[in-house]
Amino acid sequence: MNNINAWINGRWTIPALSGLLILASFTASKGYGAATAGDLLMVAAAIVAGLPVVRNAIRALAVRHISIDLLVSIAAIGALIIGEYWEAAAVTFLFAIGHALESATLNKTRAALAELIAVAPDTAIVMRKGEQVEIPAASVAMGEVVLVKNGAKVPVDGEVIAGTGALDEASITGESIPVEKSKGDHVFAGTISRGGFLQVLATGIGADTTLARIIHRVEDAQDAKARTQKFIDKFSSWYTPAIVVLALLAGLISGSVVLGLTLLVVACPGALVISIPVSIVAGIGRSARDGILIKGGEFLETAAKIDVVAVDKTGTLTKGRPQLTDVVALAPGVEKNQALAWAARAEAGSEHPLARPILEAAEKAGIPVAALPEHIEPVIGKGITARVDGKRVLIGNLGLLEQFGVADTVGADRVAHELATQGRTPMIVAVDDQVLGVIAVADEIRRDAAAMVAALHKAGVKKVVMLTGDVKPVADAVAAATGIDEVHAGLLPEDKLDIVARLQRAGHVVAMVGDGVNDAPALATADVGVAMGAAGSAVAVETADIALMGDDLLKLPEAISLARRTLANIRQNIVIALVTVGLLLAGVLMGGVTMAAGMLFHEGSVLIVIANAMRLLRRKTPARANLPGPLRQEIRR
Ligand SMILES: Nc1ncnc2c1ncn2[C@@H]1O[C@H](COP(=O)(O)OP(=O)(O)OP(=O)(O)O)[C@@H](O)[C@H]1O
Ligand SMILES: [Zn+2]
Repeated sequence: MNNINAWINGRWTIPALSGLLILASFTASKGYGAATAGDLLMVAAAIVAGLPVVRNAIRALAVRHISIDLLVSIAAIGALIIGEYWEAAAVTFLFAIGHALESATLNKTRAALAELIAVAPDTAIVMRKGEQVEIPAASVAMGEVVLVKNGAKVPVDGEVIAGTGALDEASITGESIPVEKSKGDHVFAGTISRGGFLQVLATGIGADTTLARIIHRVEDAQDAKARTQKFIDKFSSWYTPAIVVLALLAGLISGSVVLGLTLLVVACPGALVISIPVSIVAGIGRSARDGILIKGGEFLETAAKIDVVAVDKTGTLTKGRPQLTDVVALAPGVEKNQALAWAARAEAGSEHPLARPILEAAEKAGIPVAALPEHIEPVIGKGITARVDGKRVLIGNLGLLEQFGVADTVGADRVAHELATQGRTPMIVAVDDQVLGVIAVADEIRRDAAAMVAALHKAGVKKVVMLTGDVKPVADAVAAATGIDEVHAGLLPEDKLDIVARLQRAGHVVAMVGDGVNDAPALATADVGVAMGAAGSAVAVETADIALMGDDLLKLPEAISLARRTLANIRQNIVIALVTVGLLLAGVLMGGVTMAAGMLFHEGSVLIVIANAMRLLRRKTPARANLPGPLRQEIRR
């Protein structure tokens, strides 16, 4: 019974019913003197298939929108009035079939979304009163402990509190090589255990998981109308009336109503109207499956035009885990460990990535850094100032010393410069008005950084620019190792913004890749703001124009290539649509194309456009496949 109901409401009901009536009409006409019965059946076929079209046309008119359905309605009703029953039935029948096929194939371009929803977990095993209970994934509470066994899906976002295991995170990052997880690591709902056993503390449930946010974004993208889409809307608002006038004129001049009605049918811009949305939906769906989240059609189009990519250094080109390399004591009578101790006690209150290696080194040297400084203040882009044991401690670059009027009497500037030319980031330590020494750290360059720059160039990006707050020699060393085209060093956050704005004024479409608060203004100014390793950050997923879920730098060139292919796909679709309409119009005016044939070709062009867009869904070999084997392994880790 349910099946019958589904069929009655299904997309194939109307075409099937109308088709049967047409067949019956043909059989009836063969009988003697049954011509009227045949005609009646044909009219019935036209009405069955035509009523929904007329209803849609009227609905659209009510909101002052002239739709394709209106053209088809006028043509079919006109054909009925002049007694061309077969033409009326054929046009509406073919239109109905076309629509059924359209919605069936369109559903395929939405398959990416369906696939994402399919990875959503159904059940969870939680510990309740010391016992394992299986419950629906949706009823896990925040703070509950979930067990993830081999082969099971992780039901929530959370933190591993015990056990070890490997998770396939492909549904989030697009990378299917399992990632090892142990105590303290974050895990995501929708990822799959490939071994081991994990106890996970639920920190994100239901709609508050990374997977839910990805699904939400892709859904939004499907509704969003891109700029070119608005152009099409504007286009049809004058195109449709123009066609009605043309058909009227042609009918009046030739004296043939059929000719006028046929013109209406073949001029339907059906393929044109869907040419943009299908490609965008396919492109965004494809990229979501690869762990690339694009905010909407508009950003897909902008991404296709990117010709300058600006990147931040720490954490993007480098691993973002600097290690201490040098401690140079400069003031007379000061030991290395004393300089390190003052620095560590000041940095104990800092969140900056440069603070961690100093604290770790102090701990290793047996320097106690238990207490927080009495007071600490970051000086953005320069360093920090802190109060320790009643003394003012400065740690940072030369600009910091200048700002606080501390004279460099011990040659710290020269030492800092020397360290910097070796690719190490120097930080000068001063207590009260005395410079004690210089501490340096070095960060390892990511193995895939050079490959990313090369792949960006290959994807058509003219210039890759580094924007960093670090000193010039360090920046130059990283640039030389990665093939960066242009270096801007020693920047404050507002300088980063200025450079992005300057590049835009010079006519470039700029993408900015960054992390951290420092980069936020530049990210917002850039045409496309890109967040890396966004899976763990709800804010990044919500705010970035392009969020790369994993930590794979090569996803950026991949995203740009995909955007370019999508834009090319849209252009092909528009050409297919316009050429079909042009040829059919010529065919009708020169004679030979009937109303039914016109509709057949019209629907054919719609299906070709959809099929073309679906090519985007096919998986392209990722840029990574071109790398030598060992490097490929390295990146996957
Ligand atoms: N907590 C700190 N301790 C010591 N020095 C610091 C600290 N914070 C900033 N500095 C100094 O200020 C400079 C710029 O720091 P900033 O955080 O602005 O870098 P950034 O712009 O994020 O650089 P990158 O592009 O490498 O990420 C650093 O290179 C360092 O010399
Ligand atoms: Zn930074």
